[in-house]
Amino acid sequence: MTPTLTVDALTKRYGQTVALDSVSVDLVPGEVTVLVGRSGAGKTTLLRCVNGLETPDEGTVQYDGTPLAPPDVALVFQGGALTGRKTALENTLDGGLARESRWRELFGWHAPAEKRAAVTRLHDVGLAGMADRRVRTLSGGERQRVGVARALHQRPVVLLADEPVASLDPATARDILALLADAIREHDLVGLISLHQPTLASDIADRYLGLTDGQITLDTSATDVSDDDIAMVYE
Ligand SMILES: Nc1ncnc2c1ncn2[C@@H]1O[C@H](COP(=O)(O)OP(=O)(O)OP(=O)(O)O)[C@@H](O)[C@H]1O
Repeated sequence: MTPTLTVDALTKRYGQTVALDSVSVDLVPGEVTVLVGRSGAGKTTLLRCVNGLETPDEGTVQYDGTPLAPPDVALVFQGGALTGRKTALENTLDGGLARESRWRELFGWHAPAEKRAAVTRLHDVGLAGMADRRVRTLSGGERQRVGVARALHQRPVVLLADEPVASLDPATARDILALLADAIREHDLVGLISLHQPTLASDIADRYLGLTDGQITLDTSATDVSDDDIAMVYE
């Protein structure tokens, strides 16, 4: 049977604010789901609850019937959240730290096979020959490519992205989204990408999930969704 990421009755409150209100959804590997919704609808909170950065007040997140371990979920942020003084290779290697032995993690030493794998990942995201470049010297698009390489080097089963292209020009944004979508399909990951610009979503989405005031108000395959369906989420 296909493993499923099961989000079940997830509720998250911040004081009087109900950021997520009993959200339930099943996501399957290899499918790109685009999460849309107005500012404050709960998109980031949902992603943070799935990757364990937030603890929900109620509800559960399980993959194939069991809770996820931290390395199983990778999150790509806007701007990449990388370490600027480190090289592209070092940032990529950081993605795999949780899967290396404890002393290696402590000292930041990496097994040769890990280094080879990280170089391959940089190659795969279009950064061949740039492994030794410090991230602060890279363009926004290149940084986000490193962010994707690092996320993949974590060997996740779930790949989340929170507004991954918000600060990029439209052409670069399309390239980065295509990279994420290809990675989700090629590595058979559960993929959930929140986007402010739904117009960018149509190239990559297999499915649309819409949040309004912490509740799911849209859950439709890309083949069936209409512009009106998406506009409704933003009303
Ligand atoms: N740490 C926090 N403390 C208090 N309130 C919070 C916190 N994080 C989120 N919220 C509130 O929860 C609600 C959902 O926020 P969230 O960031 O998930 O929305 P979003 O859809 O990601 O918005 P945006 O598109 O602007 O990033 C908002 O009302 C927000 O103010």
